Amino acid sequence: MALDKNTVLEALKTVRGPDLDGNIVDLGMVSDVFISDAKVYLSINVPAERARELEPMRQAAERVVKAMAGVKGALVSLTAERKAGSAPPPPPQHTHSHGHDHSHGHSHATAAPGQPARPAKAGIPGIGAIIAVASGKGGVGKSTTAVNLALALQANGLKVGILDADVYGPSMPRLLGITGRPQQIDGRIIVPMENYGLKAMSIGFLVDEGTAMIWRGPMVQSALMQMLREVAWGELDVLVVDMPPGTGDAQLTMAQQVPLTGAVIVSTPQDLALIDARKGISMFNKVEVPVLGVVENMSYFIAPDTGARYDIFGHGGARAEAEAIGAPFLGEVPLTISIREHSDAGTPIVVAEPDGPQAKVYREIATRVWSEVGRHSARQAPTITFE
Ligand SMILES: Nc1ncnc2c1ncn2[C@@H]1O[C@H](COP(=O)(O)OP(=O)(O)OP(=O)(O)O)[C@@H](O)[C@H]1O
Repeated sequence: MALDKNTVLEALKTVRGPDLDGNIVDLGMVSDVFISDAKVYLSINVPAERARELEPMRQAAERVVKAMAGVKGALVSLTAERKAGSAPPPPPQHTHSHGHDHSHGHSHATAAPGQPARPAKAGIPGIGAIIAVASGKGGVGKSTTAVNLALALQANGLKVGILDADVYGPSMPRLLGITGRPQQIDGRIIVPMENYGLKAMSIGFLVDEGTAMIWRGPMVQSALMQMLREVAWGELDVLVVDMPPGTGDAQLTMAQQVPLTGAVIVSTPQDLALIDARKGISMFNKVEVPVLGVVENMSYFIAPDTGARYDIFGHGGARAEAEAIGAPFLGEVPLTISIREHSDAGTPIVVAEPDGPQAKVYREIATRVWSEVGRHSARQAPTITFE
């Protein structure tokens, strides 16, 4: 029998629902089935408060799918979808069955009145800090900033990885000039790809370009969690996460699920982009992720022939905006042909022209980002004060 959605659903009918009542397919709990490269991705919708208890059901479903002929791998996750009009649920639980004993469930810490609540999220073993690079809207140069920031952090002496969470439009394969598929250890843990000393993971390495576009929310979350937690990142000082553009529900969930140390917001100087940047900042505020600062991209134009500078977009808006909302201003990146050309060629400017002025700009931004990370980590760490 050919492997397709229907055969998978047929097989899943052998998995009993909660309380041994019916099967998970007929109970309408299986949200969608996505098959790529003989790997099956699906999620089971459960009430948020029962996610932990229903872990054996998730494992059973994964076992059943893995046992099917022609299946190379399966990823089943539990999601708790929000019902219209109800209060937002805790972030969906994603747990593994693979024998590690660390729990990946997330829970919210309840805070005493007047104290900020910090979500208690399980960090990733071996990774010091996780920084999101985000933008309120598309096309402002978020991915370009993310990759050059990652390489600049590395140039500053840190061990760095980059995770392309822009699952709908993955750009890291192109930006880093990486082709081919990553290897898997024991058919499970994925070895990250690498170029310029930077470890990189992107859905673009796993599925063909364009395929990811049709994914539904729960699939995207499963894929993201797999790229985060089932990748042999090794020891990293920092993992830079290139977030999908925008501030919709998908982005919010992602910001909530990934154990972020902080977020860098990329904006262009135009008014509209700044309005969007503000939305980006409030999204991270909502999920209590510190905003490490704002980068103004395409801030001014440097003529390639004369080197003269032109402030074509009324530059400086992001600095003013950052100051107005109390977020650090991290720096301004000029609009330069070379940044675009190097991006297109898969040789980001920080490695292509390490002694050039743009690389210097990115390294300075990286220095500021890192010092903000230090400030926030220090604040989060338990401290003993003597009065
Ligand atoms: N400072 C810059 N100077 C010149 N070109 C730039 C600069 N920053 C980004 N670009 C170019 O602008 C385009 C959009 O950049 P990029 O893909 O990084 O944006 P994005 O915000 O991640 O977009 P998307 O929302 O589509 O993911 C690319 O062609 C990129 O090379």
